[in-house]
Amino acid sequence: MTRVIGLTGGIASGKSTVSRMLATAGLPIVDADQVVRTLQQPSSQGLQALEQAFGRNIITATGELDRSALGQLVFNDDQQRNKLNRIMQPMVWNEIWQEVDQFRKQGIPWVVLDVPLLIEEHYDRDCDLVIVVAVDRAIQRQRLMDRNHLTVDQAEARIVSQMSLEEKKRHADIVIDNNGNLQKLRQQVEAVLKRLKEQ
Ligand SMILES: CC(C)(COP(=O)(O)OP(=O)(O)OC[C@H]1O[C@@H](n2cnc3c(N)ncnc32)[C@H](O)[C@@H]1O)[C@@H](O)C(=O)NCCC(=O)NCCS
Ligand SMILES: Nc1ncnc2c1ncn2[C@@H]1O[C@H](COP(=O)(O)OP(=O)(O)OP(=O)(O)O)[C@@H](O)[C@H]1O
Repeated sequence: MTRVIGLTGGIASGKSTVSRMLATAGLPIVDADQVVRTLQQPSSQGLQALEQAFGRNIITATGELDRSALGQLVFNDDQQRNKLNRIMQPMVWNEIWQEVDQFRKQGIPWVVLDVPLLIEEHYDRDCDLVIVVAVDRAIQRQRLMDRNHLTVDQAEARIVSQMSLEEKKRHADIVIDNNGNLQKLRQQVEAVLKRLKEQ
């Protein structure tokens, strides 16, 4: 039987870093941000739907999605973000569960879903274990500014556009605290892996 681990957190809380550690330990990962990028490739149905909803301004001269332009629109406006979610989420949902089915057919024991909107879009209801990677707001803001070269205001807009980490933690079976350094993070991931082996 395949069991599904839902891995989530806030923007720049360290989800992908944890997911890479789990992948190194041999666990297969279904990465929602990757799935989204595939669904938004040039000429895809997804990108066409986005162009229809948001206009030519979100498409680059070479026919790709202008991620920065769409980001500006949706991270500053709840209505626009909801519109984006209603277009993308049904496709993302189908693709993610199809990938999980492939792993089920292969009899893989554990599969990790790395999904930013795991709780908001209710993927957690079909997970056997939910892990939330949490970080204090000031550290989250700083890491986001550093990684994406954003101003304080831009970083804050992205953070407040998401469900708060406090709320996400309430849905977690395991909370990983990523306020420390990478070594501290790795130790917690090791403890999770040990727990999985015991189950
Ligand atoms: C808005 C877009 C173009 C911004 O692209 P960009 O390259 O700047 O960011 P990237 O895709 O790497 O996402 C970075 C992070 O932003 C946050 N984020 C992305 N989409 C959303 C959203 N709809 N709501 C809240 N947070 C989001 C997540 O924490 C994600 O990990 C892009 O994120 C997108 O198309 N998002 C919609 C698809 C979606 O629902 N993604 C979440 C998958 S569950
Ligand atoms: N413990 C840590 N110490 C220092 N830097 C860290 C630590 N954990 C993560 N980072 C850095 O913080 C940034 C955010 O981490 P990561 O990309 O893993 O977050 P994420 O939750 O996947 O973000 P997103 O939701 O935006 O995809 C990255 O630049 C990463 O290298």
